[in-house]
Amino acid sequence: MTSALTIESLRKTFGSAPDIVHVLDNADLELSRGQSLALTGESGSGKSTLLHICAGLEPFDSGKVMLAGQDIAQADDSARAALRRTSVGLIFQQFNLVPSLNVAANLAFQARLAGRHDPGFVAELARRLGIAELMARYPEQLSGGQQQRVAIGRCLAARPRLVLADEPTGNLDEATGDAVLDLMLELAAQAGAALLLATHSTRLAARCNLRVHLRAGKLQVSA
Ligand SMILES: Nc1ncnc2c1ncn2[C@@H]1O[C@H](COP(=O)(O)OP(=O)(O)OP(=O)(O)O)[C@@H](O)[C@H]1O
Repeated sequence: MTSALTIESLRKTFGSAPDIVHVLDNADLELSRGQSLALTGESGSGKSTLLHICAGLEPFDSGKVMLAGQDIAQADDSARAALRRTSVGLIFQQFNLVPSLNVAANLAFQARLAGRHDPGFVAELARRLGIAELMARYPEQLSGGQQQRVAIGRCLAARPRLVLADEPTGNLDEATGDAVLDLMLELAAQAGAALLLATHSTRLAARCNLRVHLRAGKLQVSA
């Protein structure tokens, strides 16, 4: 299987002695295209930090991170930006919708940047996410859960090879969250994309192909 993400001996610390925090300590991970992986760990264990590193948004101390076959430490700022634009989809806890654009334009935003905008696909995504009626609204006119679904739609519309999602259904009720995760898993599988999902929910984690737990800086495969 083709690797979507490879992490080798990754180390990341915050602060300096004597208050140094070892967030990642020789962490290893391999995620292939078409696989979904749930990342669990206590609050403050480093899940968001790991996702930010994988997205090329956060520097790390040592080790190797390969994204879509490219070593992100070797990539300059513009190469990292190009990777984020075309190969990686981010769904973060802050939804980062563009406030001056309506839902339709927000949904198309990432796909246009990636050169993969398909209005029919966006309409289908909006329907499946239950936001088709909201296309003319602006982000400030949406609830938290509606904003979250727009952020998910915006990411999936661009058909990235790797989706990095931080608690992507955290603002949704259980039934909506399950439906949205099913959609993410289905689309990722169809597109041969990989999905890395940080979550506190063992129920959501159980729906992924693989599970790893982050504890004391190490990634441990769990059942
Ligand atoms: N910029 C920073 N400077 C110093 N420490 C930081 C910084 N960012 C994160 N940390 C620390 O790194 C650790 C990991 O934080 P991170 O946000 O990655 O955890 P998390 O597992 O995503 O937590 P949660 O589940 O609560 O979202 C925490 O102890 C946090 O306080």
